[in-house]
Amino acid sequence: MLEIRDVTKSFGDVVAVSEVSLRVEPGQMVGIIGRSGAGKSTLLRLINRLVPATSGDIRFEGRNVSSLTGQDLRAWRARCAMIFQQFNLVNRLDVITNVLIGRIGTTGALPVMFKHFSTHERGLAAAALDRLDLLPQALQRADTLSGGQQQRVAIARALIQNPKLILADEPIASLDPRNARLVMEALRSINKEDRMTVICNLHTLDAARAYCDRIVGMARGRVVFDGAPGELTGEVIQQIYGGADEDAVVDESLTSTIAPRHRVASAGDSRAAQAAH
Ligand SMILES: Nc1ncnc2c1ncn2[C@@H]1O[C@H](COP(=O)(O)OP(=O)(O)OP(=O)(O)O)[C@@H](O)[C@H]1O
Repeated sequence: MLEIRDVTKSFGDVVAVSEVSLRVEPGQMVGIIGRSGAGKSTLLRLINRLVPATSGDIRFEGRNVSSLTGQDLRAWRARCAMIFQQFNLVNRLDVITNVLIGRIGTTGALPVMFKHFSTHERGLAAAALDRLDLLPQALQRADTLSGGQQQRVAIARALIQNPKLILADEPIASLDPRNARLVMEALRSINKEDRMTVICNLHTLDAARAYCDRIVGMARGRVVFDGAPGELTGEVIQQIYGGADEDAVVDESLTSTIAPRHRVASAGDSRAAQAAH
């Protein structure tokens, strides 16, 4: 179990995350929603220790990860794999080498730099790609893939880290509806089949509702909602997205740019997102 206890993170005068406490049971799929600046990314970065907490602590399976250093910290980061909005692949490398980069936390940087991977590791990478329907693209350069395919490569890279949890920071924000659906379905099936804990920042209510068992709403660094998708009433949504601006009117259409299960998706790939990348 992941336990976040009274965690605060300040950047100078800005309190990005304020006294947040959450318990996440193994195998949950949690969607974190909130306005821009609500503290969602900072919360994920606190969990895998990309940033240190100002106060409070984070425990995983009873162990305080807030105080880890050196090899223990590197091992923890490998156990909680991050997926980012912009995929973070090495464009000039082929797809399978990008996936094998996920081994860096286990093998260290040298084998990765010199592409010295064992047959076993190549097998793991191929299996991860196959699972994400990307085996035929294994030898293509990463930058020849669509945005959605690149994000699935990033998920394959996360899988071969052998993680205990996956932290996904706006994984579908750059994708068109079809690719967004494929990426969320991939995360959901890993969550269900492997009982992998997935914590996912999402900018659309529909995606959070469609794919997550539990939704955490953040506003101004604090958790203002924590419950099942069905409990997200209009009032709660206003509380999450209304924010500091008293006049803010929450137009759900603005926060629901995809409707994964109900809308006929366009077939185009996310070239625009790739170009921006
Ligand atoms: N490294 C940093 N230095 C200074 N301030 C930061 C830093 N990281 C985040 N912040 C601030 O902390 C607050 C929360 O930011 P955060 O990125 O966590 O929000 P968010 O909910 O993920 O927003 P978005 O959806 O736009 O990514 C913001 O006010 C942001 O400007």
